[in-house]
Amino acid sequence: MKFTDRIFEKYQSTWRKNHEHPFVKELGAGTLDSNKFRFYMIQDYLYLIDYSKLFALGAVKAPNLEVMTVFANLLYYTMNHEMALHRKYASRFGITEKELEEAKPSPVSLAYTHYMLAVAQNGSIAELAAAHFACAWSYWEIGCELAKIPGAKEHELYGDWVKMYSSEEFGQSAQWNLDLLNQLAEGKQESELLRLEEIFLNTTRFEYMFWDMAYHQQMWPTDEKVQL
Ligand SMILES: Cc1ncc(CO)c(N)n1
Repeated sequence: MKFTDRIFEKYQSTWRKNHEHPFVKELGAGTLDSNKFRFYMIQDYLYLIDYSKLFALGAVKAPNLEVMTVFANLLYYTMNHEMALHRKYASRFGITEKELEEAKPSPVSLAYTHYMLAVAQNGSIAELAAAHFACAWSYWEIGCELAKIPGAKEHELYGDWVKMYSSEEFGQSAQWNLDLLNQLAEGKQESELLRLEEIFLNTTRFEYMFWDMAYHQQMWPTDEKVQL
């Protein structure tokens, strides 16, 4: 059994919670408050900067050129294609690239990216792959699910988001993530597989918290409500 089949079976209900979050539902229906989306887009840009660093670390830790190439491709794709979507949205919202890059992460963004990067720094290459798998695959599934909703891809504001995450190119990058994790998990002892499962579960939970953070535009509870 492939490692990814095993984790999907085991954590199905936590996994599906992401698809059911009101942010995702309203994004698909086109009814999402644009301020929530704007908040999300800024935080997600910051998230993707750290996510790219994870791929860079993957290239450093790669056991061979084949795996190194996959990480280099993921790094390239994220920085040049996925983040271009955010830059385009930012300009629609009147936010400059500099403002976007210099925005401050919310507590949940910070916790999520720091968790991923700590796993990437301290863990094995398989643990690193387990840390980014949920992110990529979850967006791919959500993108495809939303793309089936009539009119979702044509929505004036959210259409580009739906098109990006249901696109063939994004699907290919998600597939690289999945194949890589299965390849790196192969032949591992049960104790190591359980550690990979735990990382998958934690990042799946963080994905939910990220939607929730954006939906409630949650910054530090001790600060005044200021937003870029
Ligand atoms: C929080 C988050 N997870 C996953 C992705 C997909 O790359 C993204 N853009 N943002």
